[in-house]
Amino acid sequence: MKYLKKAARTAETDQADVHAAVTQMLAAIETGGEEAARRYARELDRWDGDIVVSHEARKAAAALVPEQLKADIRFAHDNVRRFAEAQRATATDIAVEILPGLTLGQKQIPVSAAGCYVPGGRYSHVASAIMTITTAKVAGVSHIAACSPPRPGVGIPPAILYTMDLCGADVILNMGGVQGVAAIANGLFGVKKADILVGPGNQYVAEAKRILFGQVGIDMVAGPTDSMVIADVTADAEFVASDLVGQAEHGWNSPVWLVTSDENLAKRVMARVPDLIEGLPAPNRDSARAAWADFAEVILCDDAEEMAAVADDYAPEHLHVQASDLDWWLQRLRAYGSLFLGEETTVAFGDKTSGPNHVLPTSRAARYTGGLSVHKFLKTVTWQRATRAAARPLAEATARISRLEGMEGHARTADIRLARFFPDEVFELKPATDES
Ligand SMILES: NC(=O)c1ccc[n+]([C@@H]2O[C@H](COP(=O)([O-])OP(=O)(O)OC[C@H]3O[C@@H](n4cnc5c(N)ncnc54)[C@H](O)[C@@H]3O)[C@@H](O)[C@H]2O)c1
Ligand SMILES: [Zn+2]
Repeated sequence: MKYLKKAARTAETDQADVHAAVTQMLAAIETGGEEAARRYARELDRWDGDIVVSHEARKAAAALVPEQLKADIRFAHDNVRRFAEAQRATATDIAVEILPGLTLGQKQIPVSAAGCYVPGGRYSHVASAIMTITTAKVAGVSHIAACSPPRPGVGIPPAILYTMDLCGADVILNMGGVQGVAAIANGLFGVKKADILVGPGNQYVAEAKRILFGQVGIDMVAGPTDSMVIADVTADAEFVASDLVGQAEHGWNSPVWLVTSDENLAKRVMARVPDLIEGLPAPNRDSARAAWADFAEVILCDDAEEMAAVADDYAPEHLHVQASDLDWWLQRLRAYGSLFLGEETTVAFGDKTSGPNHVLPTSRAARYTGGLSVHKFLKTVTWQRATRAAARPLAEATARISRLEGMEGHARTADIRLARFFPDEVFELKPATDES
């Protein structure tokens, strides 16, 4: 393997500054409540209007969204909902009799209250509203709060508001950033205190979620979005170049990587990318230009197996294979947030409309987790019950193990059951001395 282009930098941020600022804001909102949250909305987003979006405002927003766009949003919502429903069906309750009379079970219980952050600073993330709220709804969450940064004088843009309402948000807050997240975590403005906070956001939002984790659940700690294309000799250079540029527009520090076994293709793509970037409107062009200059990589490999190994090591958030034998890739690849097979689909389809979630692990987190799904809103809990006959061997072993551990109180909860259930019998309930 050989780098035809190597990243000049790795994703770094002014993490210490962000941590200090967010810690201070969270503390101020915890003590100052709604007033403190409103103050940040004024200072950071120049918003002094209603925080809770009224029923009338929801209806008024819907009237402002063009019919074709509404149809497109409903199409995306249907795909995301139906995929989430299919996933929900795989999370099942079980009950198994693993010994005669000993029944063990698992249940899937949705969290009661979820908060969905919909980013809105730079782009209008309609799709993020679909991905988070719909998934919580399908999981069976009974109270869903959503928040997004208000535009000065407007509030949450109509298309995002329409989408939040369509997907089933119970409460919507005109509030973004740390103050939005904190309002939902602390149960301000009539929101039911969240059990889990989900959704992408900028570094302030991500840091707020990271700090609040423990007090509430979170979906994942998210960094800048990243994407990899794997391309062999069968790939179309124009598709590949356009896919790399498309994902580089996310931000100045969003890495895109091309892994290929065809040097000729690599050269054509590298020659084409700068033109495509220059053709984008500003400021998207500036983001893509910076991301390509500093973070992008082009890696030349000998064969498919070596390309797969590079992908497993990078564990990209989005992984797009434009190569022959797609079934081989599907079974071989081990680390990605979401996989795109073939040139007929593309990462933007997954970002916006096709159905699998776009809230995904970044910065190599795909080594240990997948993205947002109904499973993140479900608690897999367990239960057990036993007959008296089944309790007998459990109590005997429990008593002896507890005593070995020095936990006499535990042992006696077993002793008392043996004494009651089997009064005529004598049990040896001390561990043999040579074991202790
Ligand atoms: N991985 C994914 O699935 C995915 C999907 C969509 C978006 N995203 C990410 O979401 C992010 C969106 O970022 P954004 O900034 O456009 O919108 P955002 O909604 O995340 O952030 C805007 C908020 O940031 C706060 N803020 C701005 N400057 C601040 C400061 N100096 N101190 C404290 N708070 C401040 C403001 O209150 C504002 O409401 C991007 O990083 C994008 O990559 C990720
Ligand atoms: Zn994208």
